[in-house]
Amino acid sequence: MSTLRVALVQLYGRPTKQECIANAISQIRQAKDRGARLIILPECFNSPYSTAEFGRHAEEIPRGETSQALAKVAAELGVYLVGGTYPEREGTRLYNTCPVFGPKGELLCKYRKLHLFDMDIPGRCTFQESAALTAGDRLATFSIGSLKIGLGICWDKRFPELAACYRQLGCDMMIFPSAFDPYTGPLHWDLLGRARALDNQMFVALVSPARDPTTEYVAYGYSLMCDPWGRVLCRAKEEQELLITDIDLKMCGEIKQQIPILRQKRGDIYELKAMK
Ligand SMILES: NC(=O)CC(=O)C(=O)O
Repeated sequence: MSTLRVALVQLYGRPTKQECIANAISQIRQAKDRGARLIILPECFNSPYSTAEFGRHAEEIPRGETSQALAKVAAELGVYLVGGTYPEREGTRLYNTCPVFGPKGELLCKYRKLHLFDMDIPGRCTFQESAALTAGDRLATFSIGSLKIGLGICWDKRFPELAACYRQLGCDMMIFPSAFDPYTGPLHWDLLGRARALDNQMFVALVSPARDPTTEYVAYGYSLMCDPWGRVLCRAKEEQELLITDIDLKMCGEIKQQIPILRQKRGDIYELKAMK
């Protein structure tokens, strides 16, 4: 496999969980019709992005209705499906979780947001995920052929150590279902995506909900894919949009030869290690 067709599915929220799932599935079908093998949904795609709402929408993963619907469509279409994120309940705890389903509908892995979105920019954006959610405690990867992919969620992309750990584990791509807000979005969104891609010589996909100014939390939009050179290969606008892009996997090996920074890390001077 030298190229992989990827779909970034930027979605509007809908009034109910069932309508959100139905909207996602209709876009997943269109992505498959356009040849996508890997399909990625945004952060919190089946519920409002609100600490007050997470509990009401939470479900067990993979037993809950959202996971069951995603597993079924992944198996029917034979695609790799990164299920964005949705609130997960385990016992009394809630997590912001990204499940990945394989072409047989099997749960390949699930990743729970490691760094919770606690931001306070008065008059612009205040959010405290840690008031409702528990942070995850491990990394998660899956593979499509020889391509190893690491997962992060939104705020996680602000932590360069996380992407560097995935690099160390051999990942040539990272996927971040995300939901930046319209204040940090224009300042940081592209920059963080491109920086993680360039530092780690990997593809980086950022997938956002569409922008809806009527919701309590307004997402930025502008889903994008960066290549290992830090270039933006494709970018959505603010509305619901299905972005399809072919990534050239040869680029990962070539750039490591041409700009050999990964081989030049000075393990005798500094160290970075994934613990879990
Ligand atoms: N939604 C997030 O987790 C993060 C975010 O909006 C930001 O980093 O800005």
